[in-house]
Amino acid sequence: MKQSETPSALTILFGATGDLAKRKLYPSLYRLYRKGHLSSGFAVIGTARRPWDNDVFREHVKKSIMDSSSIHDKIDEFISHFYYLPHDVSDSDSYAALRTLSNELDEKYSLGGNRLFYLAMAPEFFGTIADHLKLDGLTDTNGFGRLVIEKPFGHDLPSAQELNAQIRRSFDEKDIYRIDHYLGKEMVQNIEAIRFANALFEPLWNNRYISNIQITSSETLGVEERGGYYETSGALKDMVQNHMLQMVSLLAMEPPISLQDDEIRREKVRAFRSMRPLKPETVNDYFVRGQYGPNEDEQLPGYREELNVNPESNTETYVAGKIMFDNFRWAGVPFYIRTGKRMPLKSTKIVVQFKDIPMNLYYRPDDKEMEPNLLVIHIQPEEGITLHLNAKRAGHQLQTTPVKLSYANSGVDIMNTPEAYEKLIHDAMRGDSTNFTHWDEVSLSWSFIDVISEAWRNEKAEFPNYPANTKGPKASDELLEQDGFFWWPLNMLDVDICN
Ligand SMILES: NC(=O)C1=CN([C@@H]2O[C@H](COP(=O)(O)OP(=O)(O)OC[C@H]3O[C@@H](n4cnc5c(N)ncnc54)[C@H](OP(=O)(O)O)[C@@H]3O)[C@@H](O)[C@H]2O)C=CC1
Ligand SMILES: O=C1O[C@H](COP(=O)(O)O)[C@@H](O)[C@H](O)[C@H]1O
Repeated sequence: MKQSETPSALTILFGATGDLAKRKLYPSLYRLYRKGHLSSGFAVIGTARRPWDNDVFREHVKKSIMDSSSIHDKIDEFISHFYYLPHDVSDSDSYAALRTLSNELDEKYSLGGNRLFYLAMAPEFFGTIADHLKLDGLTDTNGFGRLVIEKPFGHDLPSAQELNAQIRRSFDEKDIYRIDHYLGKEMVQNIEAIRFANALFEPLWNNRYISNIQITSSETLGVEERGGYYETSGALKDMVQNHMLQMVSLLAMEPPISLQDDEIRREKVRAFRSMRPLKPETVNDYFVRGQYGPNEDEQLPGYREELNVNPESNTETYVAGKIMFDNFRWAGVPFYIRTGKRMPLKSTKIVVQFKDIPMNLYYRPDDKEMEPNLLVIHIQPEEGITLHLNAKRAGHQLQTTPVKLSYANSGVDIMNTPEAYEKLIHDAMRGDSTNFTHWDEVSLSWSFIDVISEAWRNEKAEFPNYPANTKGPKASDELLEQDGFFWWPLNMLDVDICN
């Protein structure tokens, strides 16, 4: 199948009236349609409890697209493929109506029985829906039946195992597409290309040449109206268990023998397996946490004042950690991660810091030490790569000056860069599961995280410990200082955009 060719399919979207569908899924489907990446044989059934009809639903889809983009060509043609069925997922009777409508649309659009079941709903419904899809014959067609599920996949290892067992009653692992939207981001997908398509990097990608790797994902927003969910999650489960560990595994894995999904997955799983497990008594040596307090100057509330948050909440909104790999490639190289809400900057970056050269022949005019070489991967909002080098200072024989070699997606490229969800939906339709998380990765990442969350649950934190709109708790800096490193300031690392 060509890269952009997508088989005809029916998408059945559970949670069609929800926030994710409105903000991400409809605009992504529309972009795929406009780019010609959706087969003309496509139809979408949206379901939720609200008593909408096709017209109300189509207007809702249209509005979500109008709100997200200024380009609206063929929008009426696009929304004519959308159908709505009021449906309570816990009511067994309403699956029959869903099956009837699915079969009708299958015939009307010649969809060949291909079905994508997209669960954009709270995870407690996943098991029930998966059971019904099978028992009520919705998966019983001649085409493919794929289940796309949103995070969170459980809240610890036992709950993830239970959820997995539930959905595996109805779907094979190969038909389960667990979304981690960071894996749909252009520059996260670029990690493999940077490593495996450049003679320059792979020979240096080990503990002989790299001193440490830093991954930061900072957000300016607070918890917004998601306090209820966030109270049960915190930054550790919301960001570290999935997005941050996924980026770590892509950076740490061995080269796969091909870019086939199974081969990449095998190497990622091996990377997860070689992460040094923590013990309850060592957790605080490796991981630190924070919670934002109010910032009166900027009139920003503290986390404990947010909607649906316990005024004495012990939930962390910031995590920094050090991950060690006990394998030949990475022994001794810390992978530092940090993520937090209400930081001064919205930014996700990876900094690969190389070791110093063995002997210094040059000096800097200000007597500062020469800076180490850095490879910076800009994930968002800018997308690009910067290599920080030292070059001779013009006119000075022995002096160096830091220089940057930057590649940034230009304005046109950025406009054409597919949204993470757009790519992932397209992949799921084409049956490419490379950028989805396999069960083994999910279970290994929960095993790692559970020790930390258990230790933190048993120990009350001194919260709040950073004011909103500041760079996080002091303990985060100390985590690196004790190893002789520091967090590279994100604003110093900006990519130079060249058009
Ligand atoms: N929003 C986001 O940015 C992100 C969300 N996610 C995940 O996506 C999933 C959906 O999130 P989000 O869209 O924000 O959630 P919302 O609460 O906005 O939407 C939930 C949806 O489920 C429907 N629903 C609830 N109960 C039932 C029921 N018994 N039967 C049928 N439909 C029901 C609701 O519709 P109605 O009330 O009409 O029944 C609504 O359409 C969650 O797993 C979340 O963790 C993941 C990443 C980001
Ligand atoms: O999954 C999540 O991710 C977002 C951050 O995503 P980004 O693409 O904007 O970096 C985070 O805000 C949210 O809490 C979390 O659930």
